[in-house]
Amino acid sequence: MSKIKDMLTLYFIMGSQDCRYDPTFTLQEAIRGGITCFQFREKGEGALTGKAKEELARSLQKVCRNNNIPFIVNDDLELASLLQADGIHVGQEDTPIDTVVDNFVGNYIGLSVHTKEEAKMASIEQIDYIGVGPIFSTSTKKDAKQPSGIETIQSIRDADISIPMVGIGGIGEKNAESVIRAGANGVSLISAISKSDDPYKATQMIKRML
Ligand SMILES: Cc1ncc(COP(=O)(O)OP(=O)(O)O)c(N)n1
Ligand SMILES: Cc1ncsc1CCOP(=O)(O)O
Ligand SMILES: [Mg+2]
Repeated sequence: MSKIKDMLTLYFIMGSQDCRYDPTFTLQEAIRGGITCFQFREKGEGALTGKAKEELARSLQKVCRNNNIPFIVNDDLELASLLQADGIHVGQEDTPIDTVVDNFVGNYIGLSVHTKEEAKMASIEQIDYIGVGPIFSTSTKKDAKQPSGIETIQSIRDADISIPMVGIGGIGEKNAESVIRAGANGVSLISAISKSDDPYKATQMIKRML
C-alpha cells in the first residue's frame, strides 16, 4: 500500500477545545494507542488564538516529530508554513487550493468534500487526499453539513475516483469498519479519542477495527 494510504489509516484530529485532558497528554496517549496521522485543528468555542495557539501547535508538533507521526495543520496556511508542517488540510470554503499549492512547501495537501460532485470537481492532481464527511452525525463541528452516510464514500469509489480518502464525522469504534468497507483508506475522528475517559484505550479499540 502507498505511504499516504498507510498514513491515513487512523487520522486523529484535535485542538485544545476538544480535549477532556491536557492536549499534549491526549496526543501522546493517542500515539501510544496507534494513530497514524495527526491534524492540529484549534477552532470553535474556547479555541486558543495568536501566540497561545502557535505555542500549542509547536509543542504538539514536537510530540509528533518524536514519534514519526505526520503533523497536519487545519485551515491556517500561515501557521502551516511558519511551522513547516508536514501537511495542510483545507475545506471548500477555506483558502483556495491554488493558493495553498503556490504557498505551501510541505508534503501533503488535504481537501474536504461533502458529495461525489465535489469530489469530481476537486483538482485531484493538486491534492494528496480527500476527507469526506460528515458521514455520521457529529456534535463536534457546529457548522457541519447534514450527515451523508457511507453511501457517499461508496459513490465516490463507484465513480472511479481513486484518490486516497478518509471518512470523517461521528466515527468511533462501532462504525469505523463500515467506513473502510465502503471504500475509504482510513478514518479521521476527534471526539471518540479526545473526549474519551481513556484516550489510549479508545484509540486501541478503534485501531483493532481497521
Ligand atoms: C481529514 C479532514 N476531513 C475533513 C475536515 C473538515 O474540513 P472543513 O470542512 O474545512 O471544516 P473544519 O475542520 O475547518 O471546521 C477536516 N478538518 N479534516
Ligand atoms: C471537522 C469535521 N468535519 C466534518 S465532521 C467534523 C467533526 C468530526 O468530529 P467527531 O469525530 O467528533 O464527530
Ligand atoms: Mg476548514
